[in-house]
Amino acid sequence: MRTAYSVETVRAAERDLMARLPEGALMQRAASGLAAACADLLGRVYGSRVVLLVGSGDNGGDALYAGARLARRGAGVTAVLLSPERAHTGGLAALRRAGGTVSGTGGAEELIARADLVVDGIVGIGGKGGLRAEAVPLAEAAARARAAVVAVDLPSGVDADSGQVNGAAVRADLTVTFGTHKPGLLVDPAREYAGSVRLVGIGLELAAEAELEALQHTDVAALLPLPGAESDKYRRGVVGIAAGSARYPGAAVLAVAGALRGGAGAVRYVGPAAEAVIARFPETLVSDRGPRSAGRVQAWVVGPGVGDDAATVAEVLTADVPVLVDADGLRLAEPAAVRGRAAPTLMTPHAGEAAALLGVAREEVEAARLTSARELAERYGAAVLLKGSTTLVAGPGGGAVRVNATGTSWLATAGSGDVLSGLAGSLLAAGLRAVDAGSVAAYLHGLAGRFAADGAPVGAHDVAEAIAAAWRDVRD
Ligand SMILES: NC(=O)C1=CN([C@@H]2O[C@H](COP(=O)(O)OP(=O)(O)OC[C@H]3O[C@@H](n4cnc5c(N)ncnc54)[C@H](O)[C@@H]3O)[C@@H](O)[C@H]2O)[C@@H](O)CC1
Ligand SMILES: [K+]
Repeated sequence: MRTAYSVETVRAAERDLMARLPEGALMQRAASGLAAACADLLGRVYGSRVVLLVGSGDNGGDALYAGARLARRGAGVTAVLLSPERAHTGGLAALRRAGGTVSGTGGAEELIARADLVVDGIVGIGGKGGLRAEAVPLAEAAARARAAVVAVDLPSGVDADSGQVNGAAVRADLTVTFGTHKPGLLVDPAREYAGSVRLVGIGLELAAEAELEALQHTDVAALLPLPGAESDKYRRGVVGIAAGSARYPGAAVLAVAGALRGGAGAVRYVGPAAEAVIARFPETLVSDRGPRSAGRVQAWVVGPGVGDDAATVAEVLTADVPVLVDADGLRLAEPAAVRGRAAPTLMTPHAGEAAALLGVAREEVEAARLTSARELAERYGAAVLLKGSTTLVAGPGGGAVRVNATGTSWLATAGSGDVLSGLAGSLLAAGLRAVDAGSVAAYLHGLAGRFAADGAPVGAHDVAEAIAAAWRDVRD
């Protein structure tokens, strides 16, 4: 599991550790890891041109010490000081001793244009707000230049805790982060600015709960429901799908397509699209008598393509088994009916649907995805899966939010959400907790999207078909 901790937790762990170590030891660990990453990226250090963008805090100190290490290996290193009188004294002295040079911001853009590597040490976890005005032209010059850009700890200008980006920020090819990932490195929009992320251990002991957790292959493999020798279809769980309408039969077919690949032993479909569902998936149990009379299920999925059928949504919400609410269901569900449920609820909005539920503009949700997911989970007393390039899953009782990074922009295709709902509902029926069902489904779905797309456009049914390959890949 990859985890990310808040700045407050990182600071506390750093204080504990610093009290036990000689002065400056931690910064040397950071600088050594940073210099190694820069050297890897450069390939040949000797003779390369390196520009350090140095702010007024310890983030700049890391850059200066790493620059000194590169200068000792024969790189031509120039430090551009944004606040010359406040630059890290020890770091500056080390750089000078190693033969590095120092420049003000005048002329920095030309230096950047000629550089092989730009190291962004403007600001790290001590940053407040977006980049200050004097740093903006440097960030822009770095973005234009052919140089590789390495961010120290975080791309300067992004918010470490929330992943929000206010105004301009540095766009890095690689971020070298210390001690632990920071939430902003895993959540969009900030994640996009970080490039690939390399974690350098500096010995921090993080006792507190993580802000974010990102499942990896082994975590997902451990959560997948596997049939045992005693399993029959009922023990493996039956998932009920209340989806589709005369107008949108396809949503029903796609939700069933996802559900069939999610580990439940059987899929029961309830609604007006039974003919279309059976034609495509003859193994589905179908009923047109409404959710309550359809027979026992261990979890429901309600909403995809139901149009204005509020009665079905209300009926499903009274069930005493886990319910996944998606798409039209999110609009039609009475908030009080969701909050009043005793069994778990999993809501799966995209940013637009989440915005409607929160009563804010879509852009607000996109800019503050982590806060939005948490807020919705709290308001509804439900697990909330907020879809997007970095899908988030927040639990109703707070705690670490799951973040999924397997997604691909090819998944932004009609019907892809219906497949995800069916898949997650199937995992709920197989007995996974709501947060696990949501995050495992997002993981498999993202991977399936990658496999299906392989660099070309895909339809949602292709994604459903690739879920089995994703499942096998995870178990390998
Ligand atoms: N504390 C530690 O033990 C360690 C810290 N390390 C580094 O130290 C960093 C934190 O250092 P600091 O606490 O000094 O904080 P930073 O260096 O992140 O930033 C604080 C400084 O930047 C200025 N600043 C704040 N917001 C700004 C903005 N938007 N634009 C421009 N300047 C801004 C502040 O006036 C302050 O001088 C970490 O991100 C990491 O890079 C590493 O050396 C590892 C060890
Ligand atoms: K930085």
